[in-house]
Amino acid sequence: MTHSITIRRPDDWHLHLRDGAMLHGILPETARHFARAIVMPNLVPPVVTFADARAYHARIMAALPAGMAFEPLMVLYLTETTDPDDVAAAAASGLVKSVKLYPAGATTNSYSGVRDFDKVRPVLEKMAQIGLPLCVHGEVTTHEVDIFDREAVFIDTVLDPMRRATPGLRVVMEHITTSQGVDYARAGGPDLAATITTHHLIINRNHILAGGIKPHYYCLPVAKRESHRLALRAAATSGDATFFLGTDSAPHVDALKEMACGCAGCFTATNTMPLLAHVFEEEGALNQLEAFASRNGPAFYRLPVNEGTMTLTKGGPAQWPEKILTEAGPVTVFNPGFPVHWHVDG
Ligand SMILES: NC(=O)N[C@@H](CC(=O)O)C(=O)O
Ligand SMILES: [Zn+2]
Ligand SMILES: [Zn+2]
Repeated sequence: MTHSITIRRPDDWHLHLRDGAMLHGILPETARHFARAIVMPNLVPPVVTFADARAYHARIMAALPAGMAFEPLMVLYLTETTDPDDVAAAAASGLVKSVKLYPAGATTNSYSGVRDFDKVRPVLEKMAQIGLPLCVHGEVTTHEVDIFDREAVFIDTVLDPMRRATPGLRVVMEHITTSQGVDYARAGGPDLAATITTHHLIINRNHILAGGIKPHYYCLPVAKRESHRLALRAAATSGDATFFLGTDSAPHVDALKEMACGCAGCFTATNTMPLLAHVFEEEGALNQLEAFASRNGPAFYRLPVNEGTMTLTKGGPAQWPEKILTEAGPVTVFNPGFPVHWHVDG
């Protein structure tokens, strides 16, 4: 049976676009389907100041192929020397939509992140005052904490104390991977939201480790056991406005994934929408896809829903390139490991 679904055009509330040749190679993969994206600032060097964000925004717009419409929503990378007034000016301009907190050492290019949370208190207080969301990579970095526990421990030991100390601070828990993340986000009231990636709805830790190590399934936070994947699916498909799509599509060239110490990141920009339609249909929740991909994100960020629409149709086997060939090198597209029959029309 062929059927189709039409939703408002979606946005991606957590995306890595990189820079230079990689940016040029992968930007069309996102711009083809998504109207807007929260663009992560973990470049080398990171996007720290309003001036950095303006310059990066200009590079993204210059890389956008003619005829494609796409609005990058810029993010500042929080450091211990971030100036609260610079953040306020960036927010007032409308170009910058959030500030990103990376605990130092937690993930790719996070070395300039935060070690001493007291040092960023004035910035967090300014953000609470002006209503600018803080996007958080929620993992502790302590080596004693097991990598599969780092999200849950972060919630208890860092996120919850930080939120209590900063009333009114609006927070997005990025790429949650655990039932603890789901539960904490759901109970957090209107100032707390969470993004969920495409791949964490599809893989659990067995996909990475059983039957041989699969570097293209390795990302941070690392996928957890099956019960957590099911909790993420229930949250994403519930319609609850707390949860929305942030693909965390994070390209690395194959040479840097397929090596003895491979980079973290799954590249899902190309096939996220067909994969989500598949997942939502499996959960009997196609009617909630629009909330997750197109409505809940703008509502939290206090932005209008997109004007345009996207139609997805179920038909023959969906096809996408195995790799995107960029001038920086090939980037492998996330392979869900099962056939998909949903297509984005047009
Ligand atoms: N998710 C990842 O595994 N990697 C991201 C960084 C991040 O979002 O933590 C990247 O920039 O490559
Ligand atoms: Zn992250
Ligand atoms: Zn990310």
